[in-house]
Amino acid sequence: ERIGVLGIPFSKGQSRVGTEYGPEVLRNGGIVRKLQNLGCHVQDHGDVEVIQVEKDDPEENAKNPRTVGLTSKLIADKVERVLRSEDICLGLGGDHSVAIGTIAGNARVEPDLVVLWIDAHADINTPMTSDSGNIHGMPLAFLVRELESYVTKLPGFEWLSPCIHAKDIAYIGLRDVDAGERKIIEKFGITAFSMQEVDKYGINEVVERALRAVDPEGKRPIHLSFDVDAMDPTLATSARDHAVIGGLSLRETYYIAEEVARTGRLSMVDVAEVNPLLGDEKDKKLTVDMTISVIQRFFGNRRGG
Ligand SMILES: N[C@](CCCC[B-](O)(O)O)(CCN1CCC(O)CC1)C(=O)O
Ligand SMILES: [Mn+2]
Ligand SMILES: [Mn+2]
Ligand SMILES: [Mn+2]
Repeated sequence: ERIGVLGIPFSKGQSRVGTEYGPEVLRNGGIVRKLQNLGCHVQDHGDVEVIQVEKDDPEENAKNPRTVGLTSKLIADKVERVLRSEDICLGLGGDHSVAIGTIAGNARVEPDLVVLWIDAHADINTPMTSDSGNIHGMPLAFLVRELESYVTKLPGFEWLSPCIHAKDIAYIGLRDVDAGERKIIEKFGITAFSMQEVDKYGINEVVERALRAVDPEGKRPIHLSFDVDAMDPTLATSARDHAVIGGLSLRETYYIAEEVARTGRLSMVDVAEVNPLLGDEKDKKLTVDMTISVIQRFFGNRRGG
């Protein structure tokens, strides 16, 4: 497999600083070499250029809309270019608003893709339903065709057309879903496995049901968007910003990665919300090592060898 690594040093989808250092700490943690040691052909495509728009006032309660929207366009353009020359793109975030651009870019190359969203949160608030105005809690709302009439066209987002259907999404790991998001998930029948279902059915059954729900014939390309806060906070301490206890264990997260890798249909993996400024040095090292060990399993490192 040819892997294209893309750094997306972005933090304006939320109000804390730190996620802009995500790509740096993951690279310093040796991610490129570790994937090469798995026998992968890995090409580092550098970082997406981040745009900072001055006087970027909130619009419809969404914060930094122009900065997020214009950067998302650059992300989409870069992801599209990477996927024209590599088999898989590994996007290193950056807060989870980066998924607006990564999914839009991937969908240009793989229009039939499905999305697996591994996260404590549903990230599908519209600007109207969001209580924080942070766009990292809204990315899917900008991408889902059925939500187009509910989502105001924010300044900076003129370039973006929704490119996935609600039925093409499956969540795993939910445990902090807002009321407005719950309504959207129910109204549009989005496949969602919360931590309760993980406990009820076990991770193996959940992964199988999620894949079957979005792609019963097992032939569509997969965009996997991984928010490190899906993992239990004792593991991904640097995702403390929205740390929600009772998350996925390391083994459950490994299992998801191994099973998705086994499909052979992985098109892109986003790794979002690594914030090395939250927590101390030990927290940072733990989160980086943990996250890299999960990424390795998306690319062929299997516990059984
Ligand atoms: N749904 C939240 C969190 C989004 C997290 C984004 B991520 O990419 O990390 O998944 C939650 C908003 N709100 C925070 C305060 C609580 O009292 C109620 C929920 C929001 O801000 O929209
Ligand atoms: Mn989250
Ligand atoms: Mn998220
Ligand atoms: Mn977060």
